Formats: sequence, C-alpha cells, structure tokens
Amino acid sequence: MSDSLFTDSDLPRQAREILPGVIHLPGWLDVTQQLFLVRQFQLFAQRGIPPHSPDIFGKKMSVQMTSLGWHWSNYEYTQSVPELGGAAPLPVPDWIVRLGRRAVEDAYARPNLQWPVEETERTIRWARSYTPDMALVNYYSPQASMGMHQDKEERSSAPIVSLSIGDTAIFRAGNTETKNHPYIDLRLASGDLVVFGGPSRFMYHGVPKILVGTAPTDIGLHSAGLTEGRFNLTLRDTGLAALATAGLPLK
Ligand SMILES: O=C(O)CCC(=O)C(=O)O
Ligand SMILES: [Fe+2]
Repeated sequence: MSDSLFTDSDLPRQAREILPGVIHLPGWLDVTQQLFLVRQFQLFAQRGIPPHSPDIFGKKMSVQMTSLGWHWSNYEYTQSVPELGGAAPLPVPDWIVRLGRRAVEDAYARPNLQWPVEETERTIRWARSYTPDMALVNYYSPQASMGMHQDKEERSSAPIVSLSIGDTAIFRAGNTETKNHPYIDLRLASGDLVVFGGPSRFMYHGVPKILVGTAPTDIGLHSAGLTEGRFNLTLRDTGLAALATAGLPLK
C-alpha cells in the first residue's frame, strides 16, 4: 500500500490546546448550525455592509469582508463606511452573543490546560459575561489568503472566537512577538472552532492557504450561489462602546 494514501487529515481530529490559551475544537458546529450560519451570512451581505475587500495601505486584501457592530478597515473601527456609500453595520444579534459565550466556555472549561488554572477559572467567569460587539464575516475564494497579523485594534483583552465554514483552511497560529517562527499550522475544517485568549490573545496569526474542494456538500454553499470557498466568522469585544460611554475618544 502506498504511503501517499495517508495524510495528516486521516489522523483523528481532537480537541486540543494548540498553544497556551489557543483552543481548537474540531466539528464544534453540526451541519444544521453550519447551514443556518451560511444563510445568515447571505442576509448580512444583503442587508448590511456589502462584502468588500478592504484596502490596507493601498493594497487590496484578497478576502471579502462584511461585519456587524463595527466596520473594520485600515486598522481602525468605524461606525459608517463612506467608501461604501455611507453604509452602517447591522447590530450584533443576541444569538451571536450566546454563540460566543458558549464557544469561550466550551474552549476553556476543560482539564489540563497548559494555561495556569487560576487564569482559566477567571476566563470561564469571563465566558459568562463575554459580549462580542463586533462580528466579522470573511469570505475566502480558493485563491484568497490572509497575512500574519495581530487582532489589536480592540480596547479589550477578551478572547477572539473564530468559526470556519466551507473549504478547509490552513490556519497559522504564531507567537506574540514576530510574524515569523515559531508558529504552528493547523487545518481548520468546516464546523471547527478556535478560541484564542489569555497569553495568546495577541498572537500573530494568518491563513496562508485554502484547500480547494474540501467543503462539505450539505451546508448550503450551493444555494448561496457558491461552489467553493470558505467563510470565517470572527467575534470580538472591541471595548469601544465602554470608551464611548465614558466620553473618551475612540482613537
Ligand atoms: O480566517 C481566519 O481563520 C482568520 C481571520 C482573521 O484572523 C481575522 O479576520 O482577523
Ligand atoms: Fe485576525
């Protein structure tokens, strides 16, 4: 039997703490939940900020984005989008907040985390009050990728929740100091959850590659007019609402 019949995708996919505070829960969403999310992404795109590829310092990203709660572009959060005809983000629905809380709790409520226990207990308490006020929907065509970056425009150190739907992606989980080694590449398949918080909240991360043709056929991509590609739903607590309430400048 040829060795090439076996690849790492044949290995069991287990819940794992990839790095301290970075938890991967494969298959966290079932098919019905994925179908629901694909349908919601269509509605967000029709009713809210139209999917677009932001210009980052004059260079267009290959990913298409829409968002709820806040608009993100050029390393800044705003409430209106002049370049898109003044479109404003739709509010973050309650079901997304509940999904985020469940994700943080499921990720950190497990034994033997490398991340010290007291920190973990604190994070489980956070999970109950986790209130993402921003949801980003990224769409990756098979050629799209995302360079190594930190999510650091937020004024909160609450964890980031990330869900994958469609084609499998290679997700690069790095370190908090540089865009380079050390990093770990992992496969994120449709339905997978990654939560990164605590000591890895500000890690560099990116998506170097989409594995074409790996999306399940029963999650509604076809009825959304898509034959391929990957959606990523990222939830964030920007911490900006609290600043605005206190009358402080947002920048
Ligand atoms: O697509 C992903 O898995 C990561 C997306 C991401 O890092 C971001 O939107 O900031
Ligand atoms: Fe990110």
